Amino acid sequence: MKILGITGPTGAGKTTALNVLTSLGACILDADAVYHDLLEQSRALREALTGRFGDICDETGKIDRKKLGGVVFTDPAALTDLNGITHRFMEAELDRRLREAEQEGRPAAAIDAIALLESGFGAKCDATVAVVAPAELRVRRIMAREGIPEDYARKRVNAQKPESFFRESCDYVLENNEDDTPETFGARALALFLTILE
Ligand SMILES: CC(C)(COP(=O)(O)OP(=O)(O)OC[C@H]1O[C@@H](n2cnc3c(N)ncnc32)[C@H](O)[C@@H]1O)[C@@H](O)C(=O)NCCC(=O)NCCS
Ligand SMILES: Nc1ncnc2c1ncn2[C@@H]1O[C@H](COP(=O)(O)OP(=O)(O)OP(=O)(O)O)[C@@H](O)[C@H]1O
Repeated sequence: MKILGITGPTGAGKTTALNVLTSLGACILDADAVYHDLLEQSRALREALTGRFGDICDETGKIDRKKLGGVVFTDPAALTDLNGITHRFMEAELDRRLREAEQEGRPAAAIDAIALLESGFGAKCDATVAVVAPAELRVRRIMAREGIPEDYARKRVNAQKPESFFRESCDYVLENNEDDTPETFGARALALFLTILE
């Protein structure tokens, strides 16, 4: 089973690119979704987060990610601590899901993760792809996707590594620009993935 790693900043189009792989029977591992599942399932993860960040829960007792984001997206040291806590939980879960995909006989798997390279997940991949798009366009796209305020969208965008980091660190680059539609971008992504997987 070939493993692709997709990374790039928030709103660039990683999920949109990977949607085209589902028709090929590939297993898509979206690190955000894996993390959201773990937040629900793992008491140890929740305790590690509240142990470091204090009152980050909502009125129902669940971790309030926007409250936590408000802290870590304006404090690089806090973001480093968050990554130190979450990545070890996520690595174990991603490994488990990759083994499952292999046992199911999937032809390929793709890991979609903002921290693919820094976390070491990239070392599990046969090829890495950076998805990039202009920052202003990404701000608009994530505001529309999640209904978040502009201020929060900008904090998230500004907390992340610059586009040059992703361009220079990956094997391939996919651009998703102003004049693209999800369809034109998806078609370009499919062509690249087929070349990599052949
Ligand atoms: C930072 C948090 C509080 C933000 O929550 P929020 O609801 O705003 O975002 P959500 O979880 O839906 O993720 C959306 C996007 O935020 C960005 N993001 C998430 N975590 C991080 C991070 N550690 N560093 C930089 N950007 C991040 C990514 O672009 C991601 O695609 C939350 O994502 C979190 O606790 N992340 C830690 C786990 C992690 O590192 N996830 C990324 C997978 S490698
Ligand atoms: N070419 C495009 N034209 C219009 N909308 C697009 C285009 N590409 C992506 N989008 C939309 O922009 C939003 C962000 O795209 P997507 O979710 O694929 O990004 P992402 O890189 O996975 O983001 P994140 O890392 O924040 O999860 C989505 O709502 C998606 O439908």
